[in-house]
Amino acid sequence: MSRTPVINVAVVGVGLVGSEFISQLLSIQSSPFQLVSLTSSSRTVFTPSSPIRSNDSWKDILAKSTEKPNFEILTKNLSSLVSSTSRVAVIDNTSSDEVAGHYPAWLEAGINVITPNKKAYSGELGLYERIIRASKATGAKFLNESTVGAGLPVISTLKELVATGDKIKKIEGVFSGTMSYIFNEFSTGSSDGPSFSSVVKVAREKGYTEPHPADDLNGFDVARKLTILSRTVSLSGSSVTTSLPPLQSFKSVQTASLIPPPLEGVPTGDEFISRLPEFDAEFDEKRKQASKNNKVLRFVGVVDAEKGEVKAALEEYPADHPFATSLGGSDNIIMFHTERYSPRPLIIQGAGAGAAVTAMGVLGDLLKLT
Ligand SMILES: NC(=O)C1=CN([C@@H]2O[C@H](COP(=O)(O)OP(=O)(O)OC[C@H]3O[C@@H](n4cnc5c(N)ncnc54)[C@H](OP(=O)(O)O)[C@@H]3O)[C@@H](O)[C@H]2O)C=CC1
Ligand SMILES: N[C@@H](CC=O)C(=O)O
Ligand code: NA
Repeated sequence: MSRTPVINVAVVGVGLVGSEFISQLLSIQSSPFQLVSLTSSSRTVFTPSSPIRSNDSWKDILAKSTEKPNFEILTKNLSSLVSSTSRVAVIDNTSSDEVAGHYPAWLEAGINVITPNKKAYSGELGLYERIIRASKATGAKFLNESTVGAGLPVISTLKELVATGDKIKKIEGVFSGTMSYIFNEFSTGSSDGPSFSSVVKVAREKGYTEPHPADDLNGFDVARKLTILSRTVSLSGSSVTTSLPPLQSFKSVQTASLIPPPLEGVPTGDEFISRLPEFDAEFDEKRKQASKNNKVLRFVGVVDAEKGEVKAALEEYPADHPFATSLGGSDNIIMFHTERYSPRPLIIQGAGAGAAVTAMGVLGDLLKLT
């Protein structure tokens, strides 16, 4: 009788999402997964002979390790576990470019890569192409559902639309949990309300923002998500034609930043948050102007496959538009306008940031390996 292969899991990055992922992973009953390695930015453990089973002990185990992270050694160690009865998945829960740079090597070694980290899929096109080539060569999977809309089924839906021959016309929506929360709270249609900086501070405390909130407010996080969606269409290998160019990187997206120029390049998130109140009056003025037009402010992204255009900007929407009426908290809303879903789009909506929903999307990808 053939045995179900064990899937050895190595977690890199044990912050907000990483810790929650471990907790969800270790709660699975009769699990096919073995947690064999943990890596933080300062320590690592590799323990295949005694996999980590308890949510109470992993922090201690990692804290007691004297091993420093070394991705070449980790790759060798994990490669040694790949066999016909044992598979391996690296879960990258960092936002690190360095870690993302290792995906091709992992995939070439037959190691599956699962991540909410947007860096590899929205960075230089060359890295993305190496990832696709390596995955095709070995059959190891790269899965990235939580890179767009956190746990919402955005990437899987788009892949299925494309794979079944639908033609994507336009994808538009609110793609940032942070921006959604900020403008749902800040711009309700009224001409006044809480200060912009106070709302950003709370978004950070709720765990919606990137490690540095400027990475959300400069629009780059949305630009990265739009790049991932655009590439999922343009590089899918589908026979359905699209005018979308394969974007060279997220920097090719037309993006309107919300960072006040004097705060460009502020090195830490803490300093950024402490200086943001200096610019509250400017944001207050934008809110007043929108309210005068009976509109609200929303930060939206568009991938227009017919015009070949990808852009992200703060826009005014009428107070009765779905972007104004149906969003709350960190909700994302994503509308797919396709040949089949026309004239009414396919709409996906729900929490688009936060540890629990993001980790769920990551674990959902891992379960796809079984
Ligand atoms: N939070 C959310 O709602 C969502 C997050 N994501 C993505 O999930 C990822 C994680 O986000 P989140 O958990 O919120 O961020 P955190 O900052 O809480 O966690 C990131 C962790 O990665 C660690 N890290 C950084 N570099 C390395 C490295 N080279 N090796 C090992 N560990 C490293 C950091 O360690 P240290 O602190 O020691 O530097 C930190 O603990 C990001 O890519 C983010 O974009 C996606 C969707 C939603
Ligand atoms: N900072 C991001 C987190 C998810 O990608 C967001 O706010 O959407
Ligand atoms: Na998703």
